[in-house]
Amino acid sequence: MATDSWALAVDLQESAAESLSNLKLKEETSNAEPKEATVKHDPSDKLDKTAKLDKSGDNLEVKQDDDDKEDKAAQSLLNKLIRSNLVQSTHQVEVLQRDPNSPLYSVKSFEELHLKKDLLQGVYGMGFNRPSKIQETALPMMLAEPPQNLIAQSQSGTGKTAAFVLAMLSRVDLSQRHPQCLCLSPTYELALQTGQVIEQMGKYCPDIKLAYAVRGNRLEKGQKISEQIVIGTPGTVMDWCTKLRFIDTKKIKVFVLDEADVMIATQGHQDQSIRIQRMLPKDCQMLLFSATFEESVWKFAQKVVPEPNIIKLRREEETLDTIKQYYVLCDNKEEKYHALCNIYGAITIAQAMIFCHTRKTAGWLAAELSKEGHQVALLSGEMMVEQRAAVIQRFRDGKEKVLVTTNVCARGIDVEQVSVVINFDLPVDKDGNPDCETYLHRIGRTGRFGKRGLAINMVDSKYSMNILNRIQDHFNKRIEKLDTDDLDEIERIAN
Ligand SMILES: Nc1ncnc2c1ncn2[C@@H]1O[C@H](COP(=O)(O)OP(=O)(O)OP(=O)(O)O)[C@@H](O)[C@H]1O
Repeated sequence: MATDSWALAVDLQESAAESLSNLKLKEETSNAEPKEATVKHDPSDKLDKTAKLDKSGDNLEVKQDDDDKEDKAAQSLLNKLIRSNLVQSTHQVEVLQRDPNSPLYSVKSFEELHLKKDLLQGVYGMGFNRPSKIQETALPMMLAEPPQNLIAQSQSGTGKTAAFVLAMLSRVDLSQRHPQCLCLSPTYELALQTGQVIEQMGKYCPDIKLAYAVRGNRLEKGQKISEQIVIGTPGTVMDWCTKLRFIDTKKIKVFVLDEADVMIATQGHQDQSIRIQRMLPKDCQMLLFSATFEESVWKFAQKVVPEPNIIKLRREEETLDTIKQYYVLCDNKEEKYHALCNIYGAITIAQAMIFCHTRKTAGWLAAELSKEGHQVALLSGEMMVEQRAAVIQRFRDGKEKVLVTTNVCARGIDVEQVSVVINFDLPVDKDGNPDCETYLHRIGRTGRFGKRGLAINMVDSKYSMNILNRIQDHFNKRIEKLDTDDLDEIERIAN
């Protein structure tokens, strides 16, 4: 076995090269300030929706912040683009009421919410038959009179956006032609996505209008906005509220802060959100949503949402119980490839995902597999989020049978039909330690689906053997050795 880790070395080189090219990109971006594209209100079909994520910010923040935010924001956008339906949950919602003595309502149908007819039509028009788990409790709380504040956390895809969009739409007073609901999103792309949901759900409410406070949408100075709902990114919203005075903040009745965990990854956005919140009237309803709830999100949430009700829905846990795990000993990447071919030669694999540590390896492996006649899809870091979504969709549709990917690209992807996961490189964190969380995420299944799976780990050095052992110890689940030159043995593991 080789004693050093080529993957780590390549990765270090790659990340160094990447940060240089990123710096260049940032420079280019800042020099090339937009030349005042004048786009008015309904920009949904006029703004450039394919803009790359890293040009999204209102301000250019510290690079570290941007990378982190970009990663989270990209992941969130990818999730939205590839999601085909609601993520169901087997858990109960946990509710912490501001006033524990007030009754807690939960609804099983949208009718029970007594929505306006046009709005109910919009909800059904989207194909929603009944409220999702989080909506059952969150909607009556958000629609209650007098309005109540809410902090809600549940994993992506559980129906948070649809819930607050419904709350905003139902609170609009049509006799008033000024902004009444203000929603902050962390990035331009995410704001557009949520804007689309508002437009879709409000389809049968023609008098409700929506304005996008995002870069590129520049209005005449001194103008007041007549749209009742404004969605935007913190920097532009801040400008619209202060410098440009397009929005009278004292007239805002509902304030929504979406994707708080993504938002706070950028210090600037956090500060701007707090400053915007401070300009709102005391009786404005404040709503905050987040997919995760670490300490930093919680601290931020408490700053922007006074006296909140709190709703949490635990995420479905991933488990290794239904997974058979193996490792294969090799000397180098060519041998790993050879082992992979043997596995393919011995068993029928409906669909597989193969994880590599670096883009370079992923590209090389995809090319080699294609040469062998496999239908291969490649997810790579330089792809735009929309392109990644398209690749994942094709794979889901079964157009390709193998998906080769680096870790960053594949985070959050849930491809149920994948029967085999191959760690061509084991997951390690920045310091070269085993990344057990990622390992679980790559090969773990939610208990609910319960499908059996096969995970094969390629080990090519003492270093990676050590990583494997530590992963094994961490989960206290044995990873068996597999001899890929013994075809009978490979056949046996597939049964
Ligand atoms: N009550 C419902 N019935 C059926 N589908 C729903 C319902 N509510 C939402 N959906 C759909 O489920 C998907 C996820 O919903 P939504 O985007 O609101 O979740 P989310 O928790 O906000 O996710 P994210 O954190 O990624 O924004 C969407 O495709 C949405 O149209």
